[in-house]
Amino acid sequence: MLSLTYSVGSRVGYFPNVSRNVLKRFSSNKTRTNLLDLLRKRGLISQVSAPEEVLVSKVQNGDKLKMYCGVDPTAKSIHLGNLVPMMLMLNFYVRGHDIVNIVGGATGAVGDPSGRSTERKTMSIDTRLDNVSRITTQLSRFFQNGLTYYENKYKSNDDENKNTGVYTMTNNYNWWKDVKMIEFLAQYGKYIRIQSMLSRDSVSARLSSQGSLGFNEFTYQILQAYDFYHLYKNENTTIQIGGNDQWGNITAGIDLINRVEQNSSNVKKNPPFAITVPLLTTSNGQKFGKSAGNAIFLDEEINTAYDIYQFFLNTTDADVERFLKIFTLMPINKISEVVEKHNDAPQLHYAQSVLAQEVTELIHGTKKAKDAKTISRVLFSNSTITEDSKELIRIFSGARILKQASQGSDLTTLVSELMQCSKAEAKRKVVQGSVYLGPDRVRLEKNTSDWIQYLIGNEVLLIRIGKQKCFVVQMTQ
Ligand SMILES: Nc1ncnc2c1ncn2[C@@H]1O[C@H](COP(=O)(O)OP(=O)(O)OP(=O)(O)O)[C@@H](O)[C@H]1O
Ligand SMILES: N[C@@H](Cc1ccc(O)cc1)C(=O)O
Repeated sequence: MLSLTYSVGSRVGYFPNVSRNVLKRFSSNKTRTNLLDLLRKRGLISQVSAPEEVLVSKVQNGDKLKMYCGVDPTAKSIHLGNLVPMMLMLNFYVRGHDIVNIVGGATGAVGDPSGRSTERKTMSIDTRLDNVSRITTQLSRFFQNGLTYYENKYKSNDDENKNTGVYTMTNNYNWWKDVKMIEFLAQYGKYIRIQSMLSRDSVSARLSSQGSLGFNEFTYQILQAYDFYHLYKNENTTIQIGGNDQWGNITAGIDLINRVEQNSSNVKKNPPFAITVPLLTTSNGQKFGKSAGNAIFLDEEINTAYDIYQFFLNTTDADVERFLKIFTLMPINKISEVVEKHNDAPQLHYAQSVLAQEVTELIHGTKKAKDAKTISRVLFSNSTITEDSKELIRIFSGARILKQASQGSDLTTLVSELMQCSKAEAKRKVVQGSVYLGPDRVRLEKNTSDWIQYLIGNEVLLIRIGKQKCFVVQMTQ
């Protein structure tokens, strides 16, 4: 098994030998903002388990909290839906709280039935291990970039947040590999109640529908419950975060902790909590994610920084303010200013361009966000192109949208290749005057193979075809 303790930068570590149940306080006694209220206003909180007032008072007291969120290695990459709970964690992290990610090397082998009407297909061990390693890297990078984005853009405005949180990445296989079945059942079995297991939505929904449920998926909630218990007991992790579909699994953990620890004074002082985020859905109400097949992934081998930029640039006016609150760390008062400016001229999509820029920067860093903005300007605006050919080739090939053609071919052939249409159709487009060439967007009405006058740096051709399509083509000799 891979060693799955992943370290990036000074704030990311493996589980240190923390002294058990010592609550650290990182602020003076002054009254702090109720972070939970703020996060609710950002649309990042759906449910908080009782007693919420205890959690609120800890936050307002300035207690340092420690929370975790798990992801199963069911795909090569995490996606924008998974980022919703991670954004909740990032909001805590940048304010100095400690956060933990679990990649489910053990749970991923069993399969979570939550929110699914059918059984999961079995995955090969090699694929699962590869997914574990990729997701480990993606999550660690996300929190590292997220912290940099916050520190560069917003930290100085926020004088309550002077503290540093610790980020920990781990794999639940690390503890499950040593758990022995007989010992586990003897020690914990009596605390796990069958009635509660049967009543969880993930189980009852499957039992009352046609879809069958294997013993593996039925017992999944025990694994996640024990993870929470393990982190609570050994690492002082008192909060578990997840999407709303995880409520049953998370509260299974709270039940287990409360039963096993019923005689401990610590559980009264530091009770375990669940916080869930709303599930991000598409306009037709489907959960945004892998199963629905509409995911945008963080792995650049699947979706580039420019894909993410484009996705957010296409956000509807109805969603843009909500997404600014969920997917960025821009303060709410600044978001209101952006929305106000946007509403003066919605056709300019100002709020969408701010959103696209912010999220791309948060996920992929300043340079890639700047490149994505350049691509968008080159392709969709009529402003002068100041980049030289080398820069255009670098940026467009990085986004995997640089086209190649030979300077020996003619315009009709090029249009037919780019538009994947017949030569007759391409010819029609040319003679109708729907093709524009070069940085000055010169309109052509006849075929040509005389490219030189239109090329940037003798090698890059900008070609616009109709209103929607624009390409950057590297013209080889
Ligand atoms: N659309 C979404 N909105 C909010 N949270 C989400 C969304 N999709 C996934 N999550 C959350 O991300 C975390 C990890 O999810 P998980 O690994 O199960 O991915 P998934 O896309 O839900 O997978 P699958 O589609 O295979 O069920 C969970 O807490 C889950 O609730
Ligand atoms: N069950 C979670 C992943 C997870 C795995 C282990 C945990 O301890 C917590 C969460 C999901 O499928 O999204």
